[in-house]
Amino acid sequence: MSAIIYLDRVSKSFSGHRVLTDVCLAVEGGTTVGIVGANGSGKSVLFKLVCGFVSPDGGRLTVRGKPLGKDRDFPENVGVLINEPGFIGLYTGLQNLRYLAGIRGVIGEQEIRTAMQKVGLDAENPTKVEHYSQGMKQKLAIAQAIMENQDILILDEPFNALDYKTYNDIKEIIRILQAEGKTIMMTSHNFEDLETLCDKIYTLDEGRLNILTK
Ligand SMILES: Nc1ncnc2c1ncn2[C@@H]1O[C@H](COP(=O)(O)OP(=O)(O)OP(=O)(O)O)[C@@H](O)[C@H]1O
Repeated sequence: MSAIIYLDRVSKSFSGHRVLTDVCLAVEGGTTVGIVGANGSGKSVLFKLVCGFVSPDGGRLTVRGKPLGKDRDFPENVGVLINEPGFIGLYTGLQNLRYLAGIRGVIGEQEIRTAMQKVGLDAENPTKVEHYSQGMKQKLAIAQAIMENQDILILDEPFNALDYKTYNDIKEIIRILQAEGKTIMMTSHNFEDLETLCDKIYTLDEGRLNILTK
């Protein structure tokens, strides 16, 4: 099995409401996989399963060959953008990333600054995050997701609510991450984004995942 992320008949329900049914997926290392689906179809739940934020009810889920489930909390080395991280408004971007980096303590100042540079944010900018634009916040969220140089990236709606310029900037950042060999799972409500960036696209419909193209 060469898949870096592997789901075999994974199911998930909340309070008896089935969200995912027998989901099978094999994501090869270094590829980008896109998921499309209506609002509430379970895209975020699927991503949270892969990140270990929620546990599957049934089936088998492995990341780099290691099973995730009740006994194992978080897979190692996975960068995550799911919803907007809870940044501290009164801190600058740099201060926020320092704070978040301190939680795991695996990177230092240089890696934080490199991540900010990659997304086009000035580490010396004294602006507090409460005064950041939506695009700056999204870039900071991506910097947070990539700063530990994780080789798997989970990007839930990375293009949400962006102006055209920032949208293109973030597209370019994703292309650079792809060129670096990252394995990426992403969603977007704009199918064109996925078409241009993804090696494979899947649809989530009534809890079932099906391959769409390529
Ligand atoms: N922790 C939870 N407890 C109960 N229900 C949940 C929980 N998380 C998700 N759900 C439900 O699971 C379903 C799928 O939600 P999810 O957030 O994965 O949808 P989505 O496809 O990401 O939607 P969107 O495109 O709107 O972001 C929804 O009905 C949601 O209410």
